[in-house]
Amino acid sequence: MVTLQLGLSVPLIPTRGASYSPMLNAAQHCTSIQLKSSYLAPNLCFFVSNSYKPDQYTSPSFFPPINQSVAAIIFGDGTESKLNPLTKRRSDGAIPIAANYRLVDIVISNCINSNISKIYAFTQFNSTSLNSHLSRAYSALGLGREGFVEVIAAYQSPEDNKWFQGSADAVRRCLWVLEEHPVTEFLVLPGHHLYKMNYKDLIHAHRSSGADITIAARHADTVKRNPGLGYLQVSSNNNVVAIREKTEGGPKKPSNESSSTKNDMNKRGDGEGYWSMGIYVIKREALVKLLKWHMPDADHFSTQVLPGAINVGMKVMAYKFDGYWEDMKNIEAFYQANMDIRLNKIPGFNFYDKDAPIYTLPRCLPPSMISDAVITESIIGDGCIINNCKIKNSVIGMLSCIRDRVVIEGSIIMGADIYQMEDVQRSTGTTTDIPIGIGEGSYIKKAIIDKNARIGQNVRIANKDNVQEGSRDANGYVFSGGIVTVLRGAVIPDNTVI
Ligand SMILES: Nc1ncnc2c1ncn2[C@@H]1O[C@H](COP(=O)(O)OP(=O)(O)O[C@H]2O[C@H](CO)[C@@H](O)[C@H](O)[C@H]2O)[C@@H](O)[C@H]1O
Repeated sequence: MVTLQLGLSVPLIPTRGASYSPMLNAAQHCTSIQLKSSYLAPNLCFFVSNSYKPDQYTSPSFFPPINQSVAAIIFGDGTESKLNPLTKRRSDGAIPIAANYRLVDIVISNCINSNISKIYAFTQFNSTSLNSHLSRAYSALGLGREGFVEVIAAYQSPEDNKWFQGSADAVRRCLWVLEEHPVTEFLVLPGHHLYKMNYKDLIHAHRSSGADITIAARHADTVKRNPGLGYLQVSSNNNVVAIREKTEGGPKKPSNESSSTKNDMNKRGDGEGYWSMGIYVIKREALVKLLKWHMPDADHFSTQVLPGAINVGMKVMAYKFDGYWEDMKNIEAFYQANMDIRLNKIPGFNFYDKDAPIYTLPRCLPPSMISDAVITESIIGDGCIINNCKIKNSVIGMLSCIRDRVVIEGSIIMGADIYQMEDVQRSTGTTTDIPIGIGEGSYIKKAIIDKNARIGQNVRIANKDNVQEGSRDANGYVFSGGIVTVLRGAVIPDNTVI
């Protein structure tokens, strides 16, 4: 019996010219599906051209062409992660999202889709998983003759025997690497944001205005107030006249924050307020001058180098962006982004866009196998084994194993690194006998189950006491904003109630 009413869409991209090897790997998107003994076809591996479709950029500001003249600098992660406990063992960019991907795939795909194929990824904290994903997914051969994703892992040397002290320190100490290619601009990007942007528009605006630095920004009215964001004061001709960032060691808030900063500025006639997206393009000479001559001791771009550029008289402009953008400011934002992706209803952003596909590591997994399950409004990653169960409003990551009589609602199951095809013998009765996946008869609601977790039989995870914040690390889970996150590799014994 197969009853289908689903929006299952897989992007079809013709092969043209040079090809990228990273895999287009859209998860199966199910509006409603009931399957008995069926397979979902695995995501096919499509190869796409780097000769991006013809566009409007024929003006002089696009000579030399963007793929030769712009290199991206992606920041993998610094010390502070807002996504703990998902970042206990990995950096933000390596967090699984939308069943088949890692967060960093989004920004790298934006680069590839904008014809930017020289990509430097700076990594430092908890970087093992990110380094491994980047080097396996985006091999140099796949990005055309001159393209690459080069991982620049933090290092110590006889001259510099400290770790990178911040984003600016990292770039300064690696200028010798960045200067190997004679690009005219660097595009600086955080590696964990969820958005789709054609960076050509940003670069076009930057070149047209003759700016030294152009910062992508959102109007203050369009983003919920967030003290973690940098505040830009922007004049009517888009000049950034002041930047107020978090101060080192202090709170992450604009220095003159009041209940309505924007209104205060308007009263003073100083221009309008925008939030910085932490995404900016900077002229190569400006970057070198700022880091080597003007601020040789600055460690951070956000609090020191960008405000300092205005102080030394450089032209800093704002590029207004009003598309979907989520900077993953906390676990709730991450959870909500997954829920929105699941519905495939984010305006201007989805994983099924043939003109701007999302790439990831080609894993060659078998199709997901589903027996007698009822699945609604959910996405299912590759290689899952889903038995007689009910799944509603959820994201089920790669290689998930969901056993009989399980009910999952509004949850993110991140999946596993390995299959445990046969249930481990449970004769000894110790908790370590619990296999990876979700055990028979368990119920999971509004939770994030990190990779390789072992949920026993008849477990109930539904935040019964409505705890908002709290760490139960020793027991393998944490509450954040009322969402239960079960830690990577945690073992939750049979009959546990959370
Ligand atoms: N040595 C290192 N190696 C690798 N990565 C490193 C690193 N040091 C720092 N990073 C990473 O670089 C990125 C940028 O760091 P920033 O300190 O500028 O800040 P943040 O992301 O808080 O805010 C920024 O982004 C928000 C939007 O989210 C803006 O509003 C704000 O103005 C802007 O400063 C972060 O992802 C950080 O983890």
